[in-house]
Amino acid sequence: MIRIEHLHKIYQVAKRDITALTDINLQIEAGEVFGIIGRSGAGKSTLIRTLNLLERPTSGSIFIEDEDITQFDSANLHKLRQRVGMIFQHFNLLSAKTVAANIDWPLKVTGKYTAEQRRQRVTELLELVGLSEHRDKYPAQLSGGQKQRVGIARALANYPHLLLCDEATSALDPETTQSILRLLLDINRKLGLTIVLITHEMQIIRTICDRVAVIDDTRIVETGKVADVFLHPQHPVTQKLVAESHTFDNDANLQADQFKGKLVRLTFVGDITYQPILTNITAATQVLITILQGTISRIKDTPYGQLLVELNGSDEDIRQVFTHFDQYQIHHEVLS
Ligand SMILES: Nc1ncnc2c1ncn2[C@@H]1O[C@H](COP(=O)(O)OP(=O)(O)OP(=O)(O)O)[C@@H](O)[C@H]1O
Repeated sequence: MIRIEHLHKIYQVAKRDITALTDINLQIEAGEVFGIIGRSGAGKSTLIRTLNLLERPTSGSIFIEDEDITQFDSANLHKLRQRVGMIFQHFNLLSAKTVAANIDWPLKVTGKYTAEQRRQRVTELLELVGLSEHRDKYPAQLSGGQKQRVGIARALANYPHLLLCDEATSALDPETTQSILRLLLDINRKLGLTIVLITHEMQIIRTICDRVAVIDDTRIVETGKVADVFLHPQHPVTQKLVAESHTFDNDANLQADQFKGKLVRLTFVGDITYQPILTNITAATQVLITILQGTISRIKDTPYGQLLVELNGSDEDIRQVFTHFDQYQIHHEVLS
């Protein structure tokens, strides 16, 4: 769907060069929800804005459905903007227009539809985003979540193949964020729409993305399936972003010398999460397993668990426990 090759972006401000993107290479598949995460100033906004040429790259190529958009003239650019919808952190709605008129606007601009066709499409979109009762209100009369729903409906008006989300939930409270993320996921599944989003929060990546790229200091430092990146982060920046997103205190708060046994971090993914594996292993080996910290949650639809446990038993029995972990495909890391 999207192939980004050797993309660079340098801004020039008062004859000074500011590098925003360095040699970005990414491939995003049709129908996936792809997240780009990084700290402030890493280059996220610049990167997502190059995908519809709101920002022109300095060099490199961006292929969308096999066409290099960086070579587009203004007629092609106009068509590109219809194929690629975008939603924004601060919604960017037209305050003097009603909800229906905001959604109608991109349809009107194409000049392709009759008034009746546009009216029907707006009704359909209002239904999709759950705002049918609010069609005649003005943006100022809506909550933040409702405003973003209008933004989503407007972005979908021209049947885009790709939806870009620029920190789309960072102005919203946690509950509204969840409802907008559910809506995006629903749209991704119902319409088969490819979604690319940028965020600084790992929670958002974990909730809706299939794959993720981590950007730091203008470069992509890690890319992979969300479960792999989240559960086994490789780059120090990724490790920090993941650690910050955990709801429990960090392992550092536990002193290894407080415990007589072996401290082991367990990571498991899939159906095994809800099975009594530790009970079975204790029964089979006589090793006492104490849970010291842990999370059982989901990465998108996949259950996973991360536990910090203490193992008490003979060396031979503990070796057997590790064999069981291997058999159950439980990743284990001995901390002491
Ligand atoms: N229009 C611009 N002119 C000059 N420099 C810019 C411009 N936009 C961004 N930059 C610079 O490019 C770099 C990357 O900025 P960018 O906004 O892409 O990062 P970001 O990861 O989206 O940050 P944030 O999360 O704070 O929005 C920063 O050094 C920023 O100061």
